[in-house]
Amino acid sequence: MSDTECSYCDDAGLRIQDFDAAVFDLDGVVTRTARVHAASWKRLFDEYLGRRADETGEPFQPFDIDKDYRRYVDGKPRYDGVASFLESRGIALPRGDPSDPPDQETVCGLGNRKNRYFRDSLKQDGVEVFESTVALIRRLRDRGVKTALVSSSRNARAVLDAGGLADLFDVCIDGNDAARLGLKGKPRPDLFLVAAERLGAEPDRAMVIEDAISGVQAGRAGGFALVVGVDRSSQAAELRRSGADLVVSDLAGLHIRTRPTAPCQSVHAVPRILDRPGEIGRLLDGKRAAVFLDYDGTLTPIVARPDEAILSEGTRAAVKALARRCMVGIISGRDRADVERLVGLNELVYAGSHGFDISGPRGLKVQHEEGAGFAAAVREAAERLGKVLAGVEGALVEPKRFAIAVHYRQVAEDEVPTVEDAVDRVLAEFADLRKTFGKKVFELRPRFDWDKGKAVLWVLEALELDEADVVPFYVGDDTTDEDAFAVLTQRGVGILVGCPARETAARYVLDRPADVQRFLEDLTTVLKERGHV
Ligand SMILES: O=P(O)(O)OC[C@H]1O[C@H](O[C@H]2O[C@H](CO)[C@@H](O)[C@H](O)[C@H]2O)[C@H](O)[C@@H](O)[C@@H]1O
Repeated sequence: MSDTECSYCDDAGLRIQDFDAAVFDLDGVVTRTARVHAASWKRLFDEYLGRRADETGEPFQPFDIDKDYRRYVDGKPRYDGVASFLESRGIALPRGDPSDPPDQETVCGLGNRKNRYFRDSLKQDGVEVFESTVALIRRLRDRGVKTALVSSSRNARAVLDAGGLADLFDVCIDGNDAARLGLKGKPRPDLFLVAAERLGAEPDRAMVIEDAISGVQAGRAGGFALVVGVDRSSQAAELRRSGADLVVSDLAGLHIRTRPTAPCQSVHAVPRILDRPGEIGRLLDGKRAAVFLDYDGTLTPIVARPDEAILSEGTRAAVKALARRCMVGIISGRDRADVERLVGLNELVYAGSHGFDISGPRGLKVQHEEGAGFAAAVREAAERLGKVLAGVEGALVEPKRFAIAVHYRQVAEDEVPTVEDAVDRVLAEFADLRKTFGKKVFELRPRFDWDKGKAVLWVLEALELDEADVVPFYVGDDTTDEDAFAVLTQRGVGILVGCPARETAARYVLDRPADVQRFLEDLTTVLKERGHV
């Protein structure tokens, strides 16, 4: 893959307008009920096996949650789970009938006793909820996406009530519905399809969120537009193999763009501004300019390590000359102090951490810290990442005030998934942060609706450049720069550097950072000719 390509679309490219509905599995996605189930099974079988050992003199071998729960019981209908585990211990009991009382020594009787223990524990201890999932469901609902809960469990409604979650879903399909309607369980897609139908959504406009292999298979088999696998137990590869389009270790890691996106076109259809003599003058049309520049990949070529991205004297001189004629702002993913030092021109406005941290020269009175409330989470997450990635050769953690970059440019290709897994694990601990992607870099940024585009608009307003006689230019190369191109489609000029294989909202391209310097010089000449000082 070349440096100008990006294997990921920022935020995985998910757009809210592509979905009418989202269907969530319960256990392991919305609630951590597996633990309550596992503890109830253990209580049932340890009691039963203990009594059997006393009666028969056989050695007592307790129920092992790690081994027995996963292998014989997890995900299966209740009575099948009992039968499967008993068979593994060579115990044969009559099946009995679902109406058997909980003290009857039949498969159904034991299953009913486990259910009593489960319900008791729900009442007594409540249920543990994944707050990041709840936050995602609320965000989706706020934006008009309908939500359904699908579970094979007959206890699903009791679990929702215990967690105070019932009003998060328009529709709930549980084990009782499945039995009543004769629906086949996962991996067959029946439950999901009925849920989508009841929400009035076509599967190709709906997403499925699942943590179980069989659930992911069901989502895929149902033809859903997106199947998200939630990896709670180190089975990311298997979830992907089973059909998950995306795997996250926690739904805090799933970001769905909620803004309408600007009209985009393939980068190959976008003209080179330098190929059009006189274009800059025509764009200005007698107006003033305000120029925003990204740093890495725009003012400097992409290099092996961030500390090697040194601004050339030629480009610095071009930026300096332009700043005498109009406002120039540097809008970077880097830490603000870092990019200020690298550019080294006091007269500019600087926005660091992707626009979360903005400051300008005293005379310009620009100071804005949109990310301030997230500083502690960012600091802690950076420390954790430093520790968990210490052993991965080439991985580089770059802490910033309001974001963290984890670089894998120097990491062996087969070790990159290890880096991403570590990032996902740390991310799962910080509900306030979200993951984004750039050129061979994963970034953790505040989970807050702010980006380079919003930073550009904020600076224009703060400097009273938000006027009809000002043409804002934005020059950038990365996916995070698309937010700035998007806000300028109607009122300014976005210029993309390089030819990444993606769609862009930019109006022009420049092939490389050297062309950026030429563009800045040409723009300065036009402003000078027109007497802008
Ligand atoms: O918004 P930018 O100014 O373009 O910053 C984006 C990220 O740039 C830096 O990383 C990138 O450039 C490095 C040096 O060329 C390269 O080694 C790395 O692979 C690129 O991702 C910077 O280190 C990050 O903090 C910025 O977020």
